[in-house]
Amino acid sequence: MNAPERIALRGIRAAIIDLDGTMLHTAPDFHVAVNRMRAELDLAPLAIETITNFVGKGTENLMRRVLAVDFDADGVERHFPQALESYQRHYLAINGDYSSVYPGVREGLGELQAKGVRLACVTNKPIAFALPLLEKTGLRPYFELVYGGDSLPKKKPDPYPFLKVCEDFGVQPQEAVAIGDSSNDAQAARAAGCRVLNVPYGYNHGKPIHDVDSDGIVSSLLDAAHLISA
Ligand SMILES: O=C(O)COP(=O)(O)O
Ligand SMILES: [Mg+2]
Repeated sequence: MNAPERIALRGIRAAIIDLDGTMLHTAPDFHVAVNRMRAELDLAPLAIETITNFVGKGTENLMRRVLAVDFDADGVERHFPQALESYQRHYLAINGDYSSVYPGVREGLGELQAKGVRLACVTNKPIAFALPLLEKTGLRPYFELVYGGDSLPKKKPDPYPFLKVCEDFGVQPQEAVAIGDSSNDAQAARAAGCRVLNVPYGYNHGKPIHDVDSDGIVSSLLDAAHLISA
């Protein structure tokens, strides 16, 4: 189903915002850390586009995808522990150094706050990567709650993290809107019964965002904030 271009969302009390590809252009960080890990394992560097298409389903999935370029399923599992350890070390060392905040993010978060909408960040990025990055970019103070991909028993596209935010905030799922760059965010939102808006500039697993079932595509978080009201 094609997503409609514009829709006003009323009766919204909470917004659940994705991190990678929605608030921050982190692909260059992934590119550097993955290729430093690959160099340690004597593997050739990968193009940023290849790595970007693997982002969004957490670190373990990313490691398996970048190892599967060179190895069969058994080889992937054999190299997985070393790759994960190396990648985590390199990612933490450069976390945020090559990233940038997308246009309209701070303004959009500010406007949502001013409208009385409560804010949570739900990312599949490990919490140990997500928190320092939110601090470094100055985005942490906007959020009452931050859940990483390893904070809860299940991660997106499972609806559990969004249902947990709704419970924490004491709001009904239909009073919450998720804003994200991928089908992961939209699927989790639909399954939770939340509303969902997609941004078109992030990382949707190499697929067109217009094919994702959502309540609309917004050009920025500021554009989303204009459409949302209590
Ligand atoms: O898989 C990741 O690390 C990125 O996930 P996010 O888009 O949910 O922030
Ligand atoms: Mg994302």
